[in-house]
Amino acid sequence: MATAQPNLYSFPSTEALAQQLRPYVLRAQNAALAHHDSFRVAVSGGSLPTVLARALLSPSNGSSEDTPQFAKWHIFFADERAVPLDHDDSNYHLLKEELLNKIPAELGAPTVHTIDEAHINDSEPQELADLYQEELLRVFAAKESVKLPIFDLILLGCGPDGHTCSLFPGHELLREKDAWVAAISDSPKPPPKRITLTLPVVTSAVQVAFIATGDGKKEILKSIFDSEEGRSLPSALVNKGGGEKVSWFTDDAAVQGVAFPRRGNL
Ligand SMILES: O=C1O[C@H](COP(=O)(O)O)[C@@H](O)[C@H](O)[C@H]1O
Repeated sequence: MATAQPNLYSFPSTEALAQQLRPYVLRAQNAALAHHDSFRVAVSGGSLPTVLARALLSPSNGSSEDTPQFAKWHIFFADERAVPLDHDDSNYHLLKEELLNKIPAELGAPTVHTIDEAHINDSEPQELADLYQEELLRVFAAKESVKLPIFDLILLGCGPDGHTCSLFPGHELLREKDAWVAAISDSPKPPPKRITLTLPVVTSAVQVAFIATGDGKKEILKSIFDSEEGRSLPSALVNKGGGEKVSWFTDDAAVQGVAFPRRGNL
């Protein structure tokens, strides 16, 4: 279990945040490409795809370090809702609208790993979760058996209740130790049927970034960073398990009143 503290960064605006998120993501990409010639990243839904698109679609300075090499990206979803891929509630649909459809052809196309639509109407989403876990196995364990998939980067949101992925406060899934991908049928936030990466997978990633903006997040961030009671919230458990591998990209509105020390520039 990590003991070091997460990094908390705060920026005056979402635009300033996106400008700093870009080199952070591209450094993770470049390290992954040097190591295994692919970039394995998991992304969330909610407010994240818009900020991520703003970061990645801004003009490059022309250097290879500052260029997304999307053809080498494997994009997974940190969580996904059991709905058709063209449904407004689909995290894939959101990413497609915000980012995937807008990637210029010269940057290449990522391999995007979606849920199997054939199982979205199952009464329980367990098969959906199992099939998604098999998809992870295909990409992460093609040559050897691995205990956990080690994502190069996981990009997370934090809900106003402290949830992240589809891991909700007090839910039994927070205790899941074995599965890589879990099913949830009683999500307190609609839609109720979802799949989610589990905490051991999230905290095993090389790097984890939360993106949380707006004053609607300030009470929960105070709780996560400054209070004893907040320590069992899902997002706080990622901080606890991931320690210094975890970086929070926030705007000033979201961390208004948070006492936890900010880091300087990245
Ligand atoms: O339901 C979800 O919510 C979280 C948080 O969303 P946000 O809009 O508050 O950033 C999101 O990270 C997750 O992927 C999504 O399924």
